[in-house]
Amino acid sequence: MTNTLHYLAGFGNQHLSEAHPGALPQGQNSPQQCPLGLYAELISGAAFTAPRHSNLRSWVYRRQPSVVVSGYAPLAQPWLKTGAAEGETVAPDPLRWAPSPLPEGEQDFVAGLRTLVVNGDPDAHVGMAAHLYLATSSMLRSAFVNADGEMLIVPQQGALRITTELGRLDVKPGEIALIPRGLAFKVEVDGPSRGYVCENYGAAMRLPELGPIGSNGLANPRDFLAPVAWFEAENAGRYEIIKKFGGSLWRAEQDHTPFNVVAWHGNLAPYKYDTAHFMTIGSISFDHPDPSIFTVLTSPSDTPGWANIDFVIFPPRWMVAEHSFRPPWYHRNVMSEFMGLVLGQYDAKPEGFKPGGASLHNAFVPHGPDSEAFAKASTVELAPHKLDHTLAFMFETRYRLKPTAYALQGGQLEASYADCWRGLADQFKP
Ligand SMILES: O=C(O)Cc1cc(O)ccc1O
Ligand SMILES: [Fe+2]
Repeated sequence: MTNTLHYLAGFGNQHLSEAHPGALPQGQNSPQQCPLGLYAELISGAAFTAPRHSNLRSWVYRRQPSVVVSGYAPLAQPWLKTGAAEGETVAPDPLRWAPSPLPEGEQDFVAGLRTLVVNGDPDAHVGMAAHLYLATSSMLRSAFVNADGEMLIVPQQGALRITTELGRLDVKPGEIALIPRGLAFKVEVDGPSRGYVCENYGAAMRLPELGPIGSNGLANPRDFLAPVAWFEAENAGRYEIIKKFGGSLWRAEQDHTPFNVVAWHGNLAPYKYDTAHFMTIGSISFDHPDPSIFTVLTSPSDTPGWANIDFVIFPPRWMVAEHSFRPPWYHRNVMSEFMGLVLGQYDAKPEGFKPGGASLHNAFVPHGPDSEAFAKASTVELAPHKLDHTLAFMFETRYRLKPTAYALQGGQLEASYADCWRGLADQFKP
């Protein structure tokens, strides 16, 4: 992973890129014969008739079309779960998981996926799953295609090189990657690597509306980077294609690389984004605003404002609110909240929530700062204060999240999480 990659800037742009000059047809998408003996293939991420603002498709020009592949056979991956049907029934208690240790032996990104929570149904294009990945080895001649959902990858430890059909992305902790549903990709690691994945069965992630914020701010489109076209030099030779399709994994072989796209154009593209570019907005007067001000990307549902998923970050920022309790308030919401921590401390749980850990506060499950955070924030002198060296995030969804059997029995569930609020004694002084 030594060579520096080049990118195309701009979320949702109509990009175009050639890895070999002249590979892109001019003036049309599907000429009788494509330049350089390439095959044209269309990959669509939205119905053909979806409104223009949400239509997604790219044309790829490749050495062989992706239809040249053997038949698929089932592949076991017992820790990868899909949709509400594969979740467990649990009491409405808050749940938290300690960081999962990385395995001693070799385990690649796909084998290392561990589903923690699920909702919805990919066949209905509704809902999501939150997975951890625990990877110690690279996918070499193996590619993954997820027909069930888009993959939002949030590295927590270790840099990843993600090779996709449209080119390569280098992604390190603090950055995120977004891989469109149905696009082949593989993940190479640089050492033991851990992180989170939001698998989105619903509408593709887009930038949130900005309303009164105006035309700039939060995640700016130019900071999303798509890859330039790239094809694998070692074309011939056995390649494994692993497809997630209808909640199961399937495996096929082909005698050439699927990373054989010499040129492409369109607006269906993978992206990387560095969260350091997020223009954070907060209170410069008093009170703690709703966390929706930290939305990076959103997958809308069919009801305006009720997201299938909001991807929200809690990045380094100044806290300046006067005469205010600055951490999150105590709350119970109709939306369900899965949280992770990439680095540092989260202000509502400075000690108990560890980088690589996770928490689930489901619909109407009360939560908020632990006793220690409450005591501190209620009495601290309110000078301007920089919350630094921190990055927490939330996958927030309108559909209740169900933990998997692995999440409940895999060993990282904290038995006494709710004790962190036990110290909130009655202080009523009439
Ligand atoms: O519960 C949490 O920690 C996430 C969160 C943060 C915040 O600032 C306001 C509401 C909220 O759910
Ligand atoms: Fe919350």
